[in-house]
Amino acid sequence: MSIAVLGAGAFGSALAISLAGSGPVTLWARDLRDMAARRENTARLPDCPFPKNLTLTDNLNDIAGADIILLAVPMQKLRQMLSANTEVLSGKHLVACCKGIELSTGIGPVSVIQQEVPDAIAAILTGPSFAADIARGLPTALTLACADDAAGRHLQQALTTANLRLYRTTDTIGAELGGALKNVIAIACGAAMGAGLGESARAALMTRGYAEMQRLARHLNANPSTLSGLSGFGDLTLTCTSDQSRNYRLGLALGLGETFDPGTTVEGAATARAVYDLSQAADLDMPITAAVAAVLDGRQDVPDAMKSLLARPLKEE
Ligand SMILES: NC(=O)C1=CN([C@@H]2O[C@H](COP(=O)(O)OP(=O)(O)OC[C@H]3O[C@@H](n4cnc5c(N)ncnc54)[C@H](O)[C@@H]3O)[C@@H](O)[C@H]2O)C=CC1
Ligand SMILES: O=C(CO)COP(=O)(O)O
Repeated sequence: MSIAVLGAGAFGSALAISLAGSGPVTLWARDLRDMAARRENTARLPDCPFPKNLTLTDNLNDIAGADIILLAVPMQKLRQMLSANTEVLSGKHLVACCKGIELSTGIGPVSVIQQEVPDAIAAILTGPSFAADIARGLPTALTLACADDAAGRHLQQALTTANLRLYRTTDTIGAELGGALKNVIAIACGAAMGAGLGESARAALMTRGYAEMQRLARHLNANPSTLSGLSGFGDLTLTCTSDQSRNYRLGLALGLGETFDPGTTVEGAATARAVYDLSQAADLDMPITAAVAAVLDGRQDVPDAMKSLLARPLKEE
């Protein structure tokens, strides 16, 4: 069995470093820059040297022999990356490592894989984990979701390491939704904290945001217990409470009225818009997601968005 990682950003580099502790790993980057010479991804994951077992390449043919391929590119880039490389990817175990909902279609990464590479076995690896923590070998637990239980067991064994413990589920929709939606709620929490609205407001947004996550999950026939696991509740907790999170930091900047580097990968921004569209089409009540989409599009500022949330009709919890 051999493992490759496609996409050498912060997360792809971290996963490759971690997995190289157990065996050879090939990390493919479309642009190697100075990574090969420095044996480190200084731009996205500084101070985390590549171990000997990690082979770096910009030639996709070098991963042709891999049985398991982790896809660590941003959600909105996934389809394009798959469609450009279907020949190499066909028949493999393809594990999405991105979090989000595709803006143009309203579907998650597992469904995108199934559409673009139908003869691959599609899975997703998701849950609370910052790239730097994984690369440094800090203890982390994630969800591995694969509809084919036997393939899921194979992936769980192959991708678990001494410090990276994987739990398994066949509920790919639930796992996709948890990772995608928590980023939207993290933007809301960051915005509330940036605007000085306080810790109590953040706790309210996390809790009511979680209710929105469950509402959409029920509508899409996901298992509610998946949402209460690592990929949902676990990642919501991490992302809404840490300024290591880029989604949370974008929210902070919005709340403070500051600018934010547009080159930073912030998955919750496109996902907020995609989920808002889904909620409108399905007539689902998702007010926090709607508020985040409105603030991102400049239709509301943060204090007005909070006022609108507080002024909603009273209801049962
Ligand atoms: N950074 C983190 O702590 C974590 C990130 N993730 C997820 O991992 C995914 C990737 O995020 P990061 O690695 O952090 O982002 P990043 O911004 O550090 O890196 C993204 C990488 O994707 C590459 N890329 C973009 N389009 C591409 C294409 N068409 N073909 C090949 N490569 C392409 C870029 O060159 C860049 O190296 C996101 O969905 C994110 O939510 C998940 C858990 C933790
Ligand atoms: O998904 C993550 C933590 O689980 C990383 O969060 P950010 O993408 O907000 O940095």
